[in-house]
Amino acid sequence: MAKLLTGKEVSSAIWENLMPRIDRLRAAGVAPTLAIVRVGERPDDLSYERTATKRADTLGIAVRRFELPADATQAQLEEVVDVVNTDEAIHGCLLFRPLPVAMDERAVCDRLAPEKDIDGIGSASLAGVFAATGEGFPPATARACLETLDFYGIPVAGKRVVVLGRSLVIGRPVAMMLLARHATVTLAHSRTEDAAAHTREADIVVCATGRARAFGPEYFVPGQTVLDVGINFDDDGNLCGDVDFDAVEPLLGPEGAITPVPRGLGGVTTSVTMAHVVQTAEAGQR
Ligand SMILES: Nc1nc(=O)c2c([nH]1)NC[C@@H]1CN(c3ccc(C(=O)N[C@@H](CCC(=O)O)C(=O)O)cc3)C=[N+]21
Repeated sequence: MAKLLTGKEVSSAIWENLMPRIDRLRAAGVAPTLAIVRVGERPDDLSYERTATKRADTLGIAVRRFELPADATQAQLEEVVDVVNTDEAIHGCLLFRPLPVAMDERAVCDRLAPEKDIDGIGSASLAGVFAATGEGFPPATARACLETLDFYGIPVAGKRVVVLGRSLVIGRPVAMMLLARHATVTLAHSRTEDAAAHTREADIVVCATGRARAFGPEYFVPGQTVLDVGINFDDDGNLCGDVDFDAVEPLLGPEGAITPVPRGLGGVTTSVTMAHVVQTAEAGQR
């Protein structure tokens, strides 16, 4: 019943913009190249890697994959980051998070050269997002949320937005980006009392907790826009979002809108990542 905000159309618009730019780079002898660094085999990392590799192939972006076992040491990972940093043929790096708990994630993220930080994981990139200076790249997923709202013509300025989840990967940066676009933003999280009372008052709800189908009908009212950032795998191994889609989608009504999982924000995230790689490759030419 609700409008489905599928990612494909948003992605297509991004590709249309990228294809001639990639052609120009290649004609100038530059092969835009993305490094993907993965530690272990988390299913959400593998899902992203599959989509990103396929997308890069069709667009003509080269991918260099660096894979480490789940029990790799921080020193081993830092060695890989150093290789990425010094290889001039690599334009951007996607380092999957979260890293194994034994690692100092902040230290690893900050080791990545800021000009190759196309997923906004380093402190310098995050500072750009939080201070809204326009410097550095925002996390691709956060930007995918805004690209999707813009593509479907859903207004943000002056609207009440509740973001569920306060991670540095998505919750906090997307909240800052929405704030920069003049939304009234509430960040709710695991310690929020009666989070559903907050979300029911919102125009837009961003679900970013990474808990499979955690948000049911009690969180929503008709007419809302729901962005489901979750990439979870349920007990049967099926990919699902943070929203209990089957129960929530009909409730939103004809004025409401929701991103599905899969085929929603995941694909847009991948396209945004490719756009960031092209941008750094172009910057290297100047
Ligand atoms: N630094 C960092 N940034 C991330 O953005 C990040 C990360 N680490 N770690 C892993 C999670 C997961 N993630 C996905 C993005 C797209 C799809 C995607 O496109 N999925 C397809 C489905 C593909 C399939 O069928 O497996 C879809 O939703 O339609 C999946 C997963 C980004 N993450």
